[in-house]
Amino acid sequence: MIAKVIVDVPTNQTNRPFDYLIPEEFTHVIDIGMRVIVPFGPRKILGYVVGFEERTDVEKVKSLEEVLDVTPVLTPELLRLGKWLASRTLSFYISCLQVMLPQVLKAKYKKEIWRIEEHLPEELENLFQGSDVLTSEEWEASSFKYHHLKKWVDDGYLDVRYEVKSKETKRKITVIEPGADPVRLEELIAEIPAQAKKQRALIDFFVDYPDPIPKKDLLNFVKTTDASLNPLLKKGYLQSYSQEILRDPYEGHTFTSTSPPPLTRYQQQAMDEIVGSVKNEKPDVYLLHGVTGSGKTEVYMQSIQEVLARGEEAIMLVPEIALTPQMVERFKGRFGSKVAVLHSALSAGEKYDEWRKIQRRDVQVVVGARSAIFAPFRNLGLIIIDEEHETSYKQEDRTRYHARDVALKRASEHGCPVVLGSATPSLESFARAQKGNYRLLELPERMNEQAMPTVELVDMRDELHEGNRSMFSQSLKAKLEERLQKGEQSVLFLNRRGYSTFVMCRDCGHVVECPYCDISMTYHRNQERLKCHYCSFEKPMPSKCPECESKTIRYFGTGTQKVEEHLQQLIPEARIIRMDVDTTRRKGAHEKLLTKFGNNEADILLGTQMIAKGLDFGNVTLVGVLAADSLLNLPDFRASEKTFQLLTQVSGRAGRHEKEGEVVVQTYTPDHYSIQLASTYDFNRFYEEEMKYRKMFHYPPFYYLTLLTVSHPNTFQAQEVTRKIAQYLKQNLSETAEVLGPTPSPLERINNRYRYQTMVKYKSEPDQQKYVQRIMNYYESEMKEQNGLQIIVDFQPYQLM
Ligand SMILES: Nc1ncnc2c1ncn2[C@@H]1O[C@H](COP(=O)(O)OP(=O)(O)OP(=O)(O)O)[C@@H](O)[C@H]1O
Ligand SMILES: [Zn+2]
Ligand SMILES: [Zn+2]
Repeated sequence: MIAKVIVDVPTNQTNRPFDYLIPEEFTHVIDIGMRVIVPFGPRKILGYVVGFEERTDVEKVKSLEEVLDVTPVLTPELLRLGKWLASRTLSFYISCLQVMLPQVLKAKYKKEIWRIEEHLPEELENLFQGSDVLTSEEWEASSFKYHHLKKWVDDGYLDVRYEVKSKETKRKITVIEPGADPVRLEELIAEIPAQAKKQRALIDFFVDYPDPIPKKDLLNFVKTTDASLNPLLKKGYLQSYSQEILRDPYEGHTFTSTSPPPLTRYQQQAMDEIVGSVKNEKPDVYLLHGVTGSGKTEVYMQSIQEVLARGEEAIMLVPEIALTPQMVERFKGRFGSKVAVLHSALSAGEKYDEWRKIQRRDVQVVVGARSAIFAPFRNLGLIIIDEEHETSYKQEDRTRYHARDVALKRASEHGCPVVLGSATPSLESFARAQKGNYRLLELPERMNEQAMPTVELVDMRDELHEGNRSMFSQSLKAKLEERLQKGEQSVLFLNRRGYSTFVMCRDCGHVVECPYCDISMTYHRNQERLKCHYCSFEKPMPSKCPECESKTIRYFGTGTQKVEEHLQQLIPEARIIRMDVDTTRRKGAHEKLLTKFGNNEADILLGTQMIAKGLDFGNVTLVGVLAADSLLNLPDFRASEKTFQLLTQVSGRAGRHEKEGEVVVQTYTPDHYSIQLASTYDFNRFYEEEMKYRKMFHYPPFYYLTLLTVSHPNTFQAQEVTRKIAQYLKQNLSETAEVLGPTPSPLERINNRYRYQTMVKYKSEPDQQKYVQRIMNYYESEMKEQNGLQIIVDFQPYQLM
């Protein structure tokens, strides 16, 4: 019997299964979807079993070394999904399998330097000191370099071997229980000398509670130590074993359990449709369009409950940024231990444990960010994507998949429905709903018949003319003070992009840019340093202008920290909580700040994108948006759509319960349609307006896009390769496809690599994948060179930089 194995070597030549003999000892345990260690050239590497085959000509076939898993880590469905993903994104099969698994399951390699000759040259012998093997760390610590190593390997003294080290870590605890001997515990006690009180107490404990108990708890309870316990274990009166436990990231946390409230008429209609959907090969896709605060989350939860009652499982995706403690609270409160939570704030070990709960069927629901779409459930009854318009559902590096596409694929495998929910659906999804491909479900009203908050647009140019140079308009200031008096709360939102701090010379206007990237460097006040956010280059803040030597070089723009200072000066009595990357870096900080705000220990919550979504606080009656247009100026055809979505989301944080809400939007372009229409919550008009523009300029959803980005240290090379690629595509694609470029990318240089791009706009190009693959194959050897050519293909791109 032969195992077909996909090996962890992402290249074109190795993008197929390799054959390995299965040693006798593994024949009964090995299964499809398990990880194995296989010899590959000089190395031992990780692979995934994707099939078995009878073969007779096996003389030259190597045996696999080891089977790593007891239960498969990938289900047959996920293996098929990986294959599909590989062809859609033009990625290697191995990369697509790896993307579905938690980090800890992907092997880490240990490099070792082995002696293969008994007598080594003296200098080497000094290093090895009689041993046979050195770790790569020991080697690096020596004075020898790579070329020495290479020479000694060529001369036959040394060999370099890779040992695979599984990173998988399980947490184990020791559990104690009464011994196997069926003697009554009371009789055992009698045998223990009376002065050994603690030993007696330990046995006595089990008289009342004969169940196994963690050792730590037992010792704690009896108030004793190993010294008393060990003799009992030795005699066999008690016995111990170790048990794997899954870390619970929410350990020590109590969630108030909630029961489902009766649904409103609209909610009920939506839910009836969703759970009434019949198993179907072509899955029913619902677009749940509900204004902010209309109770979408409640519809999700009750639909999931229904699905669980049928013995099926559910995946609920939320954007990372919306996976706030509040959201977790709601799901844990409703589903308790039936739910696993997956998001980036968990440690690798915690993520692995949450994933294992899914794999072991300990849970039936997962709430998580993008990659939770790969949860290894076997009987999916529902997939929900909340805030479906969020571009973070598209993975932007390596395997460029969109979670929505994966959801539809998995749904068709399981025959279950998909719900896409949003207050501001993406144009792509809304267009599909208009065409009837998706079914549109609407929640047009807020809970409690609460009106949408009124929006005031403040033209910041007028403020300037009136002599107000502050970043807070008169109106916003007055309204903030009013809230303070009434004991109500406010949320202030600033878009991070618009508020980066750059350094400029006041005399000559010189802006300090990264020497390797075409981007201004960001000032970090705490360390008095400048950093490049693209390549991480950093340097000290200059004391004079590198151009004109003037000393008036200073930082401009506004960080959240600076806004906070201004605000504090403006309203000294305000209690402010600032939420940005700096204040939420530490684990649990995010949650602490929100709890504090929820307990009314602050008047104003000031923050970036991370406060725009999901927050549901009844006492928030004012939302302020400091610079609404900062997104509009991005070189992105979705700029208007993103602005509309963000403004709607942020505004939606006000007046969600009984108290009425109000919104102040500060802008320099109050007449822009996306700002105007967001201020009246007119999604349908926005959709119409934006669709005209998309149609005119041949953008999605009227056309599909493919973006090829070429980068090279040499600008001419980058341009030339892009030109050839564009030409090749023009010759081969159909006449209706438009091939644009080569043009320099919006970010022309990153990390000293020059970047050019070509964009394809098309309606239908069934062979496109094939042509792009040919391009990649053609340039493969050039792309292998260190610091050489790089080509990135992005089908349906969301980041155009
Ligand atoms: N049927 C119901 N009965 C009573 N309260 C409800 C009901 N449905 C939802 N709510 C409450 O109304 C508020 C808003 O609901 P929810 O957060 O589900 O809306 P949403 O549409 O998901 O909001 P957003 O998209 O703005 O985050 C919440 O406090 C929620 O607990
Ligand atoms: Zn200058
Ligand atoms: Zn840089």
